[in-house]
Amino acid sequence: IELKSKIAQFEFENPLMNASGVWCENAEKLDEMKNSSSGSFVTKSATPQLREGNPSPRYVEVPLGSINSMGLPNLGFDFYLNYSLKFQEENPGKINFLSIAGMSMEDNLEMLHKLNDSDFKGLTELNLSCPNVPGKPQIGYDFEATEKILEKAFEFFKKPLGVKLPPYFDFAHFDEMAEILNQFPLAYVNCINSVGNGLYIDTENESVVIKPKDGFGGIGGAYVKPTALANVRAFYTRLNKNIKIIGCGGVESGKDVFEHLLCGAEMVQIGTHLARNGVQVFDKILTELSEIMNQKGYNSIDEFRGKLKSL
Ligand SMILES: O=C(O)c1[nH]c(=O)[nH]c(=O)c1Cl
Repeated sequence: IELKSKIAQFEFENPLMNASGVWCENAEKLDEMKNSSSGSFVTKSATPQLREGNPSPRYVEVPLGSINSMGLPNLGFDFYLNYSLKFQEENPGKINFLSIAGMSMEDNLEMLHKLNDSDFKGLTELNLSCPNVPGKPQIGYDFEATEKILEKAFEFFKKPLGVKLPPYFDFAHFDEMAEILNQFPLAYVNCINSVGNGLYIDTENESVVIKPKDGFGGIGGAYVKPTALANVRAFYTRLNKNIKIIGCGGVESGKDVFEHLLCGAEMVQIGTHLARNGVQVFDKILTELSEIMNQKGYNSIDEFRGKLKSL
């Protein structure tokens, strides 16, 4: 059966990839991702310079998912650009996604200029939704700031660009965000980033479980699947069709992937479940997805993508 997905001029042999931030911070992890059976991979959101990030513990697995306040630890933009250039050189015709999360408009524009002027052939993901840098509100929750950075970016950036969005919870916000995004020739929109500033409590110790921000952190995993599916569906039904949707949130099985695809996702990312179990999750989930498609008599994803029925 056919598991192909397409974004911009690229075709991927299957819709699965990692979520930025998971299994992609350094060369060792990125090598495991590129050698896995995922359809593609994305690098950890980069800042212009290397960042240590927040004090540990800053990522904790909890029964129904994860909580994190990493604080954008990364090896710096040049590392991820060089890794990507080497990857495309060693794997002709293959490309990866490169994520950036500047701490300011200037940082983001600087990194976009470098990418534009480089030989990078892949897709760039502008992360508008990091919830864990103290004092930095998420751009994705500031509609004016979102419009401004996209206006500035598209004045010069000529390569495929996507945005990583936080979850929204109100139809007025879906409508307002979609109206902004539809103004720009985006390759894709990635929904969702972690559900920001949740709190997980260890009742034995009567304490929080992560050190930064008095224990407040982004929530991922099974907890967030209904919100992730809703955001994928909301933007799939509102954005013009050449802006694809990447679905991210709560994926642990082929069934979860099937749900994201029904909502309209073109690619589906795995974060918490990958962090917990490693890159063999891609083999497992591809097998499960294939079984579901066989049982339902689907030969390709296009036969059901986006076809979620209302009652
Ligand atoms: O704390 C982080 O590094 C982080 N953590 C997240 O859950 N989402 C993000 O986009 C980022 Cl940048």
